[in-house]
Amino acid sequence: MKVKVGVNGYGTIGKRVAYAVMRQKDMRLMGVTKTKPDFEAYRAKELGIPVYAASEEFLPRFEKAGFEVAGTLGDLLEEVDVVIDATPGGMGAKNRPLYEKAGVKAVFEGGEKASTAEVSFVAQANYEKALGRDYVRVVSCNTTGLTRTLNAIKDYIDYAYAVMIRRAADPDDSRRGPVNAIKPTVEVPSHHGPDVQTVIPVNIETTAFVVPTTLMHVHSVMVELKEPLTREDVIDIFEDTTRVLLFEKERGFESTAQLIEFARDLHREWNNLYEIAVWKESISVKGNRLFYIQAVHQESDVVPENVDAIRAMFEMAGKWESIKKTNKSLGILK
Ligand SMILES: NC(=O)C1=CN([C@@H]2O[C@H](COP(=O)(O)OP(=O)(O)OC[C@H]3O[C@@H](n4cnc5c(N)ncnc54)[C@H](O)[C@@H]3O)[C@@H](O)[C@H]2O)C=CC1
Ligand SMILES: O=C(OP(=O)(O)O)[C@H](O)COP(=O)(O)O
Repeated sequence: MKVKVGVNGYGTIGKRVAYAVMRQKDMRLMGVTKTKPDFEAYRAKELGIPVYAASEEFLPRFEKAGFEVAGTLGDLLEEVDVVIDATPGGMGAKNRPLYEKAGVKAVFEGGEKASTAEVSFVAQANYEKALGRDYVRVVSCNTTGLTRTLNAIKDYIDYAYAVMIRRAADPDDSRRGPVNAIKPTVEVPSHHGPDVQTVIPVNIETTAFVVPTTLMHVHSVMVELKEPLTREDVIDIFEDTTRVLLFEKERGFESTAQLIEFARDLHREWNNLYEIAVWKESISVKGNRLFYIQAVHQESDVVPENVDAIRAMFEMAGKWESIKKTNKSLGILK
């Protein structure tokens, strides 16, 4: 049986998840929604993806452009078992009643509040919690990145502190620029720490700053350890952790620029770097304090989580079976 999937909101995250769904043998992409007939709508059509208007109010835009849609969101919901809601943050909560009415399961994204879904999800941390659920939220890109590495060492954590250096906008986003400032999130903690706690029970505080870059986010993490760990232990643990890769400055990975170039060299679609990139040299232990620095490719790290969330919701595979399938299909290195 193939699970029938629709994507509502075909933007940065939606189009990458649609691509990932098309690569799964146990899933079928039934269509995506668009609000207007822009180049992304035409490209989707070229790829053979049925394009639906996000609601009836948008139909005149398509009619005016002579772009034939397959119907509206309501029609797409009749075709699918599950919808990926990758609409702008906050809209998913408003859409949930539509999905309930249609009897369709839904995966929400990190721009939604935890209360929008039954479970907040990072596959390697809490896959089992999503088994059989109807509404699951894949947490934000930063929260996913923090959760992946902290979950690997969670038994050793007394308290974690992380400073999030957030990219100002995605590369295709000209609405938020030009930017030339550092913008702190003055509410402390930033949403990331409490959000990590919706997935794993760790003590954590976070602060966050937006900086003028589009490539990636960077996190500086400090952990007070309750059990001793050496630097070598941490390296071994991260080397054994799926969707986390170690990169060395010594090999030329001096900044996020080279990490993105690495993804380009792999010929990854949209230079996606699904894995969290930890700088090996940054891992250090001083007494009971562990430090490390990692980078998060905001446009893609949550993509495999969406695929695994679907498998969990339909109980199609156990945790490691799903993670392995997803990793293989997307060329995730480990
Ligand atoms: N871009 C990022 O770095 C990440 C974003 N997220 C989350 O993913 C979600 C989507 O974010 P992005 O993909 O970045 O946004 P985006 O702005 O790139 O894409 C959203 C898409 O939804 C469409 N849309 C607008 N109104 C709509 C409506 N009424 N019905 C259907 N579609 C509509 C937009 O035209 C656009 O194509 C948000 O919850 C965000 O917080 C999560 C991880 C990373
Ligand atoms: O949604 C996201 O970015 P955006 O809301 O700045 O477009 C990314 O997931 C980063 O969000 P976060 O910094 O809230 O984890």
